[in-house]
Amino acid sequence: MKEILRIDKLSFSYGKEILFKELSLSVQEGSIVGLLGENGAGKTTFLKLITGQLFPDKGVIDFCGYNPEKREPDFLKSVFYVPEDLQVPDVFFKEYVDYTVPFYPNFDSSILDELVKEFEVPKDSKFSSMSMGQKKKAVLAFAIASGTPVLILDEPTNGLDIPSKRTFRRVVSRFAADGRTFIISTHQVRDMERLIDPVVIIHKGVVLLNAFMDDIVESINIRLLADEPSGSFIYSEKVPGGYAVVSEGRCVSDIDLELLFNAVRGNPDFFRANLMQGGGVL
Ligand SMILES: Nc1ncnc2c1ncn2[C@@H]1O[C@H](COP(=O)(O)OP(=O)(O)OP(=O)(O)O)[C@@H](O)[C@H]1O
Repeated sequence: MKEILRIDKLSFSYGKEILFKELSLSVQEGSIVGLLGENGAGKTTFLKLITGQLFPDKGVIDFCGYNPEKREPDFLKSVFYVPEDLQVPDVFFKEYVDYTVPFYPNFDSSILDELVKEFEVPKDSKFSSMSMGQKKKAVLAFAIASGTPVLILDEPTNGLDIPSKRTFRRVVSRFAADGRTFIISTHQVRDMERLIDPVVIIHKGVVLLNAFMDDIVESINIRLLADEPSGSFIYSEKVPGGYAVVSEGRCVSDIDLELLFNAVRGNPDFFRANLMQGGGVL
């Protein structure tokens, strides 16, 4: 697999607030990266840095072979960014498509028609008469139809109803299988289960985890115990009915992303020592 994004020792501050300290990360083409982190961990800032909307203080970002800071036209044609706080002009969806298409040489109108149907976008409406969820689905459909090799989605499932979340998962899996790369920042981990791979967790300015699901499944076991665990384990937390316990081993069930996140936060040393290499952290 080809590396599509390489970040080497990225540092960034907002004034005196240091957000990233020599953060390094590598992403392979065709991945659906799930970027997780607490409120204020810097996920949106990270997405703005890799799309060239903010500039690093130090370090190197190589994205699709470009330095995002330079905002070269060929780079801008390669990456579609859908921000959490969507700002769309008050025009009909069709007008938005007509204005925006010229920036994307690989735009495919048949994919847009298909996704507009799948997401049930009211395509003959003005954005101002769409709900937040409908606007989001309209822009997501356009983003995928744009044909950019990379899609950056900040909290894409916020505001989507339950059937649309399912459609979102199906659509993202399908286009990632065709080699598109998705970088998705989210708190909605339930929406992302069995979709994101690798899982990247940022915390206090560094990457705590960058690991593929296969490697996670091979490294940790998750059990529910009635009583508080004793002996050796990586992490445990009280849950209804007992304790969820993460220990070394092989997982036979699906990975609970919320529990994984808590376990990584609770015992970062284990994950750093055992799982970072699988995700290709530099
Ligand atoms: N333009 C800005 N100027 C100064 N500080 C900022 C600016 N934007 C964000 N910050 C600060 O940087 C930190 C990271 O913000 P960011 O929005 O990147 O985090 P996040 O992980 O996306 O958070 P959330 O999960 O709440 O959306 C926060 O402490 C925030 O207050």
